Amino acid sequence: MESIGTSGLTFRKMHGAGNDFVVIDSRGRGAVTTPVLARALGDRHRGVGFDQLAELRDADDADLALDFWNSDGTMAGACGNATRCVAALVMRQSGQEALRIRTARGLLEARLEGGQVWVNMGAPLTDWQDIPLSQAVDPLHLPLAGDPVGVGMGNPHCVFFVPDAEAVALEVRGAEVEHDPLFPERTNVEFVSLLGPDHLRMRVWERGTGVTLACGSGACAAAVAAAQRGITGWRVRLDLDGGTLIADWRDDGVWLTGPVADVFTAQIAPEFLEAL
Ligand SMILES: N[C@H](CCC[C@H](N)C(=O)O)C(=O)O
Repeated sequence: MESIGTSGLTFRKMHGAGNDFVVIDSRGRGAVTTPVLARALGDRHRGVGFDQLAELRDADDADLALDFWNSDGTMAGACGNATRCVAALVMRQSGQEALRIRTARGLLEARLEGGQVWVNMGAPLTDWQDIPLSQAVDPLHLPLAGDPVGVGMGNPHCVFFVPDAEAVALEVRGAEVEHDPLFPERTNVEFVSLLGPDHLRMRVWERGTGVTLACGSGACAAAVAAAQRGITGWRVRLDLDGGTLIADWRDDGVWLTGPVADVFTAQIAPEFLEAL
């Protein structure tokens, strides 16, 4: 990791509804994250630990660019909660109330409204090729036990509607579905039950990470699936293990908001980086 030099690597720890992130600001220099660094920092015993690592970069056509890494060293095309956290941070630093953020999923817009940061996660991808699925099947009724819905939010999601999300063996079912051959790029897996009108309970298994306390793109996917199935309207409240998110499917995309927290800033020791 010579590009970082001998001074170590500064990072910030943030979370959105308990979905936790290492945030590295590489604006003004080159990106530093590699699969090896992501896996090493993602180790909760020997590194820092995170659900995703988010790295900020300069962008020509946006206020910033953002890359997302899972703790297994793979990249994610979208991460709603990290996008919310970073948008809140950059708004606080710069005083801006609107941002354009370049991600693998496209250009995302973030807005400060009534003290809350909202992010437009883009239009859902509902064609089987775009989710992506490995076969031409109807994403609204995937051919898997439990009749789930497939939704792309720049990353794949498989949403199961169940009578009681608490009763699901999340670690077993999540891992099985993540690796089902129907998903050529694996998938994130959500188990969702209806608590009341436009009010959902959701538990999530994330591709490349495992059980997490919340997943923003998963919340958007669940809201889209619930609206498509006629279970809810377009705007829903989702109670996750780590807090409550709101997803609002509008004409221009699925908007997401919820709590964000800035926890601490610290430095990775040079010796740790040299040993990678
Ligand atoms: N926590 C993230 C999603 C991570 C998705 C990642 N596990 C993937 O490989 O797609 C969120 O708030 O949207």
